[in-house]
Amino acid sequence: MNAPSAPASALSQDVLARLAEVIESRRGGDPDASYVARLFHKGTDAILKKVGEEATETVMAAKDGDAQKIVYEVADLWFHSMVALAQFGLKPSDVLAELQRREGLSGLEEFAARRAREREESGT
Ligand SMILES: N=c1c2ncn([C@@H]3O[C@H](COP(=O)(O)OP(=O)(O)OP(=O)(O)O)[C@@H](O)[C@H]3O)c2ncn1[C@@H]1O[C@H](COP(=O)(O)O)[C@@H](O)[C@H]1O
Repeated sequence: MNAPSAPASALSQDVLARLAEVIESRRGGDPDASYVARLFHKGTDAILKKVGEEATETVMAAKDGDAQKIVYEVADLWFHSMVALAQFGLKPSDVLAELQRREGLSGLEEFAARRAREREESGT
C-alpha cells in the first residue's frame, strides 16, 4: 500500500492551531451558517457521536487498505476530536504536550509501571 505523501512544511502543528482557533470562533455562532457552530449548538452527545462515527469509518477505511480513504477518514476523526477537545475547553497543544511527554518512553515500560502502580494502590 502506497501512503500518499505530503510536503513536510504542510505537516505542521500550525495547521492544528489555526483550525483550533477557527473552531473556537464558531462557538455561539449561527448553526445554519457553520457546521462547527451547529455541532456546538447540538451539544456534547452529538459531538461525541460524530467522533465515534468517524473512528468507525477510519477502521473501515483501514480494513479496505485504501490509503487515500484512510487519510480522508483520519482527517474527519482528527477534526471532530478537535471539536470535542474545544467542547471541554482543551486545545490540540494539550494533546501535543502529552505526546511530547511520552516521547522516548517505551509503551511497554509505561504499561508495566502503570500496572505496578495500580497493584500498589489496590494493595494486591
Ligand atoms: N475540517 C473540517 C471538516 N472536516 C469534515 N467536516 C464536515 O464534517 C461532516 C462529516 O460528516 P459526515 O462525513 O458524517 O457526513 P454527513 O453525512 O454530511 O454528516 P452527518 O449529517 O451524518 O452529521 C461533513 O459535513 C464535513 O463537511 C468539516 N467541517 C469543517 N472543517 C473545518 O472547520 C472550519 C469551519 O467550518 P464551518 O464551521 O462549517 O465554517 C472549516 O473551514 C474547516 O477548516
